[in-house]
Amino acid sequence: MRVPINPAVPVLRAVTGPLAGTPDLVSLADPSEPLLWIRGDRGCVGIGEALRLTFTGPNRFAEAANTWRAIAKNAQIDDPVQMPGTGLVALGTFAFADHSEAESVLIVPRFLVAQHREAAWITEINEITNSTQAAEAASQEAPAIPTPKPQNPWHATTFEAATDTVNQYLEGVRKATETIDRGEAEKIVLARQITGTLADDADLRTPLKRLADRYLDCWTFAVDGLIGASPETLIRTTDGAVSARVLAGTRGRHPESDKRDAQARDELLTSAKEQHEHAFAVQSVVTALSPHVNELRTSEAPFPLQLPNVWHLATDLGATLKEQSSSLELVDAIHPSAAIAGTPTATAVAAINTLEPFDRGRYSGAVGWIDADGDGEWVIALRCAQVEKAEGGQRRIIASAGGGIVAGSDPEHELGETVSKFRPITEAFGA
Ligand SMILES: C=C(O[C@H]1C=CC=C(C(=O)O)[C@@H]1O)C(=O)O
Repeated sequence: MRVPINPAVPVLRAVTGPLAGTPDLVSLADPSEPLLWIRGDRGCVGIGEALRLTFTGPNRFAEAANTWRAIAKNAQIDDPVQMPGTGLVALGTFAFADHSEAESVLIVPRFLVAQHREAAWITEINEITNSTQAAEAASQEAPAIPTPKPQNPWHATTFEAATDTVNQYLEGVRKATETIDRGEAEKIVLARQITGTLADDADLRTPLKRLADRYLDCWTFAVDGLIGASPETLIRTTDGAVSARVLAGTRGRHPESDKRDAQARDELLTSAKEQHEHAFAVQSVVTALSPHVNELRTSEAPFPLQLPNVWHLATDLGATLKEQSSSLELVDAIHPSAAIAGTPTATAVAAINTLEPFDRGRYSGAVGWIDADGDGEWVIALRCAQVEKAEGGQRRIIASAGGGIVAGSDPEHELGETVSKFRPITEAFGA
């Protein structure tokens, strides 16, 4: 048996083995507390919890990165597969704001079922508390796949936005454009919230399945009640390779007419205002990432990313890691990017604090996973909702969506854009 390197740090033992066939990951998730990360035929589902770490405040990313590094160093990992989602993995969600009331968490599941195309694996993770357990854990066979719980019937949720919150948002956009016109900022991203209620026994695998089936170019996630499907990759690191997808600039889709839809895409591609808004977002990621990487390259010009609800201007970034930074350390360097805060960052964050009458919680923070080598995938928590316990056997759902305000932004147009951005959530939780 190996002696723990640092007795103050929990010792986790992770054992990975192959699975026959490819399981339906969503169906394996816990119906009321799902832990899921999925895109097409890749992803993982966590079942149960081996360890939960919580963080708050301005140093939440750095503390999480350091704690995770220590846990990974102390861990006993038996992973012959070494694929994304095997071995020791934590899924996490981090608050947007430094002084948010929302907790940021890293959750290590008891079981992690991972799929990569046609192959699947299961990892069992135990916390080892004394030498006897270590010996027992070491002798365990590869775990069997847990049985999915039966599906509960789904009761549709309708979301509401109180009139005063819509008016506050419109007023916020006006004030943000005034700030920009005075030359104090170039871009400010403002958001608004809508809320709904859900029965306590609602099976959250229903909205997750809808998101995963519909938003194939997005990462569908569920971590600690934060559920959504985000198209924006904040950072992905694999064996020294780094990639990101920056989005900013949006038009609603027009499924009723191909011609109108193509027009919306072309307007987006040729609009100086949207290109300007997009450039700020790319620049913020390039600037933040540059000290940590070599050979940083971007797609030549922004391309149109087609999602079922919107068109986005998108830029893909690639690079190689310069030093041993973990994916969470890179998240710390990039967050908050101009895609969800603005330019310059400090002025935009101050404007968000003043103009948004709510705590964003985890919306527009980071959500993703990290493995024992520090590799992982983190997206910006967009197109999402936080599900939380409420009075009277119900749960409350708070969905958030926003957009970048630049010189010339029109409040009504921005409001319409948030309606399009809410669609993944309103449709997934709807009838
Ligand atoms: C802030 C959001 O989207 C960001 C990401 C893509 C496009 C955006 C835009 O066009 O404004 C936003 O920057 C959101 O979905 O709530």
